[in-house]
Amino acid sequence: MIRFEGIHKSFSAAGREAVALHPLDLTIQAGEVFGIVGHSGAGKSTLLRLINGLETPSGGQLTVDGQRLDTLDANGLRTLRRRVGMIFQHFNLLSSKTVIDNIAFPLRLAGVAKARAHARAQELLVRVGLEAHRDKYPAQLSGGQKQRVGVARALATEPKILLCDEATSALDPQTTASVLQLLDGINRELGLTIVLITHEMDVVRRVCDRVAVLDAGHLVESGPVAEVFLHPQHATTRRFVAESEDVDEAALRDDIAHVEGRLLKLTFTGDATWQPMLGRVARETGIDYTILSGRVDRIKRMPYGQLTLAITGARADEAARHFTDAGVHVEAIAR
Ligand SMILES: Nc1ncnc2c1ncn2[C@@H]1O[C@H](COP(=O)(O)OP(=O)(O)OP(=O)(O)O)[C@@H](O)[C@H]1O
Repeated sequence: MIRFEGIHKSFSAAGREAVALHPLDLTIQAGEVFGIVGHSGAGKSTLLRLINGLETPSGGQLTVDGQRLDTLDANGLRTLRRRVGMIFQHFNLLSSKTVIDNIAFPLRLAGVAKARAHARAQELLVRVGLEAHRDKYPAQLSGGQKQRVGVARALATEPKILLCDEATSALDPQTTASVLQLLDGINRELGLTIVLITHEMDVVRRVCDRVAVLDAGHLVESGPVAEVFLHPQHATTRRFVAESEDVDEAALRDDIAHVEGRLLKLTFTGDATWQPMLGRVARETGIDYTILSGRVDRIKRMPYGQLTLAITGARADEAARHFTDAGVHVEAIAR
């Protein structure tokens, strides 16, 4: 659906050239939820804004829905933008218009008659669960409700792609969860391709299929979320994952320095997450174990578990093999 080939972008500010994105290649498939994670200034917004032509690349080729963007004239660009909806961190609603008029606005701009635009807006209002707020103004809504209006407005022109610019960063955790659920439902029911930028790995974990990590304008890692999240390769990715898991790395290092035995990090995915494996392996091999850290959670809909264990006993090697044979990813931690 979206293909970046050698795309790069520089800005000149105060007579100096600043590189926002170094040359990168990236393909986003139709129907997937794709996350782009990075710290402030990493180039996320620039990348997103290239997709709907709000920014022009300094070089490389960008193809969206089969069309090379550099071949589009103003008219072509307008048509493209109707196929690419966008939602924003601060919602960007029109404060002087009611909810229904905000949602109908892109259709009115595209020349759709009022009655038809309102009928479509009404359908969208139902989809995002805001029927009761139809005639309110944005100032009368909560943050989560405003973002739902933003989503409905973005869907008004029946886009194929939805760009989400830090769409949940201004929301509390519970509201974030409900907006992510809404996006997940839209992706599944409408088959819409969603590209989401965020500085929170947790948002990626909950809703994305694949992810790319940006660091100072470089694409440093990309792949399926389960792979990148559970086995991060780049230091920046590892930091994002640790932040999202709320791991106190210093405390863990301290525990690791003091505890006896062999240290293993076990990663269970899918059904293995629910097997009573620790007890079984301990009984069969006579090992003892101490759990130094652990969590069970989900990556989108896939359950996973991660445990850091200190194992003591003569048959620790055999125990590690038992875990591997059962499909558990085993990583030895050096100290
Ligand atoms: N219009 C512009 N003119 C000059 N420099 C720009 C412009 N837009 C972005 N930049 C620079 O490009 C770099 C990447 O910015 P960008 O907004 O894409 O990062 P970001 O990852 O989205 O950050 P944030 O999370 O803070 O929004 C930054 O160094 C920024 O200062």
